[in-house]
Amino acid sequence: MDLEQGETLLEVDGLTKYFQSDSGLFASINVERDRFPPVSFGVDHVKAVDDVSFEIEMGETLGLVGESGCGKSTLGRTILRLLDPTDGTIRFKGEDLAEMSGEELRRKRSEIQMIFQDPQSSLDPRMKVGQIIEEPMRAHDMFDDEGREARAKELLEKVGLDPHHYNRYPHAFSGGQRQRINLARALSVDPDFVVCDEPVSALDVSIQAQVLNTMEELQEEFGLTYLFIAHDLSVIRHISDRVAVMYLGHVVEVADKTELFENPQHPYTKALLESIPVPDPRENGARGVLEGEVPSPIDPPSGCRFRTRCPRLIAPDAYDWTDEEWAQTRAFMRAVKRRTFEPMRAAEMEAEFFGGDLPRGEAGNVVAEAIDLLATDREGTGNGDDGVDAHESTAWETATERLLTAFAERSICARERPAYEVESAYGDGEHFSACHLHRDDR
Ligand SMILES: Nc1ncnc2c1ncn2[C@@H]1O[C@H](COP(=O)(O)OP(=O)(O)OP(=O)(O)O)[C@@H](O)[C@H]1O
Repeated sequence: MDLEQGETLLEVDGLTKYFQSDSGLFASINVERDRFPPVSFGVDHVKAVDDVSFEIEMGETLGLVGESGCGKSTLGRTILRLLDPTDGTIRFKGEDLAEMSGEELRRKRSEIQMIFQDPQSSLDPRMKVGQIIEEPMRAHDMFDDEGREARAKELLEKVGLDPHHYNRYPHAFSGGQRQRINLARALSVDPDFVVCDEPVSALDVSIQAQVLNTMEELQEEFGLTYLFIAHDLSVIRHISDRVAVMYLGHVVEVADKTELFENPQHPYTKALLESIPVPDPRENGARGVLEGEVPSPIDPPSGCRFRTRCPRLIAPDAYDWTDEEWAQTRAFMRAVKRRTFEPMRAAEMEAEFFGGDLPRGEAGNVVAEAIDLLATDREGTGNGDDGVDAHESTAWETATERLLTAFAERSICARERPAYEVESAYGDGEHFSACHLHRDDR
């Protein structure tokens, strides 16, 4: 099936990939007396990609960005069916790759290729460059020996290498040149779609732009469509037409490149953009906007997965808040959770976090309980007591638990998974943002 530029080439819907966790077997042993056998072993799952949906148009480059471990590679590999999906569909030119197997899938693989980060290890050092490029053509029975050699040499030239190097071994080439060999190899079977997994991140910055430019030229010449995975926003900005941002197995924002960089809507995207190192030496410390650790993908947060690190967590409507009361409570909750302050007296805590006035009503009672647990002047916490550390540690945990259950867990961010279409400020492309801050814009 031949598609025109701009038609949907790939449509991923509800794509999910769970891995069995190594520790899972022993992590959850369930005992249920009224069942036989009464002991069952629950297996934990790493929810690497969880219910992801997006489309890629013929001829475009969709950049896929996110911190390490958020599931980008797993998503790329699952689309290529190098991994079996746990759930969801992968419609490529209208056919569902998720349903395919055996010979049918093998034949499809000539239309979809992948290039990886490390050109060093993906090229067999014992094979000459010509053989390397010809290998996929041989696997798909394309051309005869002469035809394959001619195509390999032509491709060497197209990717910016000397066709006379056909008989050389990979070690004779630099990192950038090796990635070009990889490109020639991927293109040898005339694919429509190439998944590029961090293809330039192992290269010197000066070489990166040259390889990216070649990839753009090849895209134009061969009508290629790219899914381009990278953690580096400047690379994503260079190559993408549209960008999808991933966090902990979910896609949290998708928009045209300019729209995403100039008008980011998701707090995670904003934090990522703000953490780009600033070249101005006076502007140090721009990093570190993303506080806290990425939670485990085995037991990710409910609702919005970013909520546990989100500076914009929405006030739970179970309480009657003013904006200021919620902002103060949220800041206090984060500080307690991260233990970012030294223990102090109750009145000092009230002054420092709440300007002396606790929130009104039930919310204020919860805050007062937490303050009471942590205050140095509460009953039973005498300075210098033996075991004070252990006691304090329990107090921090109890206070954190109390605040999180009363506030964070009752926020809409914890209760519902967000998905909103928002209006673009740049161009008329679609803009998806998985953040409940848009709930009133609808
Ligand atoms: N084969 C596997 N078995 C178990 N867990 C896995 C497996 N492969 C990946 N994971 C886990 O799935 C999650 C997503 O990993 P993935 O490699 O897709 O992320 P990524 O965004 O590509 O990160 P990076 O840029 O570091 O490669 C991680 O928590 C990872 O540890």
